[in-house]
Amino acid sequence: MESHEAVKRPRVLVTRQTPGESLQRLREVCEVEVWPETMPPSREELCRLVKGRHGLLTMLSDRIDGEMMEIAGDQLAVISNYAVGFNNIDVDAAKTRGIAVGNTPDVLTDATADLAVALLFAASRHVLPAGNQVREGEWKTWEPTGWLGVEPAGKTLGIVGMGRIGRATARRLVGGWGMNLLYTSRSDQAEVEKELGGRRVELDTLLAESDFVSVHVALTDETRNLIDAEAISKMKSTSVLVNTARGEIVDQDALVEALENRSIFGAGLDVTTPEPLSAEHPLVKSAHCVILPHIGSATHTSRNAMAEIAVDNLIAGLSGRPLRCSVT
Ligand SMILES: NC(=O)c1ccc[n+]([C@@H]2O[C@H](COP(=O)([O-])OP(=O)(O)OC[C@H]3O[C@@H](n4cnc5c(N)ncnc54)[C@H](O)[C@@H]3O)[C@@H](O)[C@H]2O)c1
Ligand SMILES: O=C(O)[C@H](O)CO
Repeated sequence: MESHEAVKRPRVLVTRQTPGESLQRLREVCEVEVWPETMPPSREELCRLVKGRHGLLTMLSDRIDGEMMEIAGDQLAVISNYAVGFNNIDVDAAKTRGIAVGNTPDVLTDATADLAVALLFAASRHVLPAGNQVREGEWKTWEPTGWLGVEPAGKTLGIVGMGRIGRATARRLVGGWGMNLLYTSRSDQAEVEKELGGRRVELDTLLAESDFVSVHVALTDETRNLIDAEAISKMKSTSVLVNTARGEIVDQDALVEALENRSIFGAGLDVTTPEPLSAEHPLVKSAHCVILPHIGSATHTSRNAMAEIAVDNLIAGLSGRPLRCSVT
């Protein structure tokens, strides 16, 4: 039986075309099949495609659970996710089978933090509905009471999950707009506090005291629905919620209700449940919510760099070496 030891021309599946030239490096050492469609393979198609592969280069939309690993076979040595988040992969199941799992941290931190800030401003200043008024020919006059928004300067920013992107977002808003910082974290972040000031607090305190709340925790069983109805009810009526992490962290029904009742001012989301969210969904229809199609890392620089790391991870895993960025 073929097992994890290095084979001459390993068989690799790449579940979507990635930008840049990095797949060329993979082709030099592997037999590579790239899923050619824009839409991801269905579960059924993926089950068929993974069979007999030594390595998988996967997207966040591919659910790679124990069953999928079983179907792939004992030779599967490495799963390289083209994302920093890896909630789509059952990491415990991979560990049990001795399969290495990699992700693409750091290189997308600035792009994603930039987008969190963009969403914060878009939701605070009605950027999309006001812009649509112009596009639709409905702009009648300058109005003293039209499109009134809220301002971040000197207000309190609450970062839920002070990891890489949380810190980069805080850096922009504390440094640029003089915001005061509160954050949640599983441990004190002395370095962050030295750089940016700020205070680690319980989530309830953060929600009650922040004017802008930006979510940056990884999606885990612990953080699923972290921002639920009770959490949202603690937020100020003038506050803005931003989520660039994962849709499942925020209870969307509760958010719809809060926006309809005007119990918070607005929301900016780069991630939803499901993705894509139907155009009929009340959050998409809400004038108080800005939704983007999960584009946090979508810059040439970030996506190219992610591809390089994903390929490095895959090649390392196939030859039994430690991954450049490992989550196992
Ligand atoms: N919108 C996008 O395109 C996009 C781009 C990149 C990352 N992301 C998402 O952002 C997430 C964060 O990325 P990162 O690079 O900052 O990761 P990271 O690991 O540096 O940060 C996550 C932080 O969350 C903290 N955390 C986890 N569980 C927690 C809990 N229960 N309470 C408080 N803190 C908790 C971790 O300790 C860590 O500090 C990713 O997991 C991914 O889901 C989205
Ligand atoms: O987790 C990630 O990396 C993002 O969601 C996509 O870049």
